[in-house]
Amino acid sequence: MGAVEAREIKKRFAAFERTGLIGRRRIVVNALTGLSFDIRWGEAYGLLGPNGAGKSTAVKILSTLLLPDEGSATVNGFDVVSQPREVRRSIGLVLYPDKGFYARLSGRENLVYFGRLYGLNKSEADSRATELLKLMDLSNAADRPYEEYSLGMRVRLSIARALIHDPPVIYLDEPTIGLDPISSKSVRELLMELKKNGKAILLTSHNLWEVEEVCDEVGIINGGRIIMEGEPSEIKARLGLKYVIEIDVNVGSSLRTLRVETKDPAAELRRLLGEVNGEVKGIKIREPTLEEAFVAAVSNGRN
Ligand SMILES: Nc1ncnc2c1ncn2[C@@H]1O[C@H](COP(=O)(O)OP(=O)(O)OP(=O)(O)O)[C@@H](O)[C@H]1O
Repeated sequence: MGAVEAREIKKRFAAFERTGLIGRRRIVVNALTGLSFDIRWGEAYGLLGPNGAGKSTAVKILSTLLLPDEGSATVNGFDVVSQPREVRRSIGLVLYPDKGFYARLSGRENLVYFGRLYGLNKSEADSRATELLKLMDLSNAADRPYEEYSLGMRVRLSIARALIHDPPVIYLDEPTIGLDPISSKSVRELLMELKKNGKAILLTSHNLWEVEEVCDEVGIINGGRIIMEGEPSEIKARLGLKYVIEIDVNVGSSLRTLRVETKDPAAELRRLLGEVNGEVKGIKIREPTLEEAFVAAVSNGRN
C-alpha cells in the first residue's frame, strides 16, 4: 500500500460570477476534474500548478478538511471519507506559518500544547518538543515568545508542529514562501532528511527550483487534473527542453557572446568550439529548468 493514493477525485464548488456592475449569477467551479496520483514511502511528490489549478483543494481533501464529490483517496491505507480520524493521525500539515500559533507562548510551549492536543502526555510532549526544537535548529530560541520569531524561525516551528505526533505522511503548502536562500536551503535539507527516514512528503510550491531539488516525482496540475507526471529530469526530456550554451569570445578588441539553444549540449559545444574564431574567454551551459517545463506543459496541455 502506497503512502497516498488518489483516484479520479472530482470536486465542484458553487460560486457566484459578476454580471455587469451589480448583477451576479450562480456558477459551478470544477476545482478537481479527475485527480489521480500516488506517493510512495520515502518519496517526495511535488504538486505544481498555476493559481486556481486545484492544489489547495487536493491538499484539503487529502487532509479530510473537504469531502470529495467523486473518486476516492487513501492516506497511510486509511480512506479519507470513512476513516478521517485515522487519516488525521497519519498526517502532519504545514500551512502558512502564522496559522494557529499562540503569539505570547514560547516556541516550546506552543509545541507542547499541540503535542497534548494530539494525545501525548506531559512528559512525552516535553521531550518530543525538545527533540524537534533541536532538529529545527531552534534550541536557542525555544523559550522566546513566538511573536519574536523571524519568518524563517516560524516556518521551522510550523514544520516541528507538523512532526509532533511523528506522522508518516507530511503535507507542505508552499513552505519556503518569503524565506531567504539560507533558510529555504535548510528547509530543503530537512525534507531530504525526512525522506531518508521513510516519510512520504507532498509539497505544493511555486518555487520550481525547490521542487526540482527535493522531489522524486512531480505532477503538473492544471484544470483540476494532472496533465504531466514524472521525475523532474524525465519531464524535461519529454518536453524536449533545450540547454543554453553561451560562449564569450574575444574578437579583435571586443568581447562577443555566442548563445545557442540545443538538446545535445556536448555535441553542440564541440561544434561551436571548432568553429569559433577568436580567444574563448568563458563558457556557460545552463540546464533547462523545471520552470520552463511547467510553462510548456501548461501551455501545451500535453500528456
Ligand atoms: N470554497 C470555494 N468556493 C468556490 N470556489 C472555490 C473554493 N475553493 C476553491 N475554489 C475554486 O476552485 C479552483 C481551485 O482552487 P484551489 O485553491 O484549489 O487552487 P490552487 O491551485 O491551490 O491555487 P493557488 O495556487 O492560487 O493557491 C479555483 O477556481 C478556485 O476559485
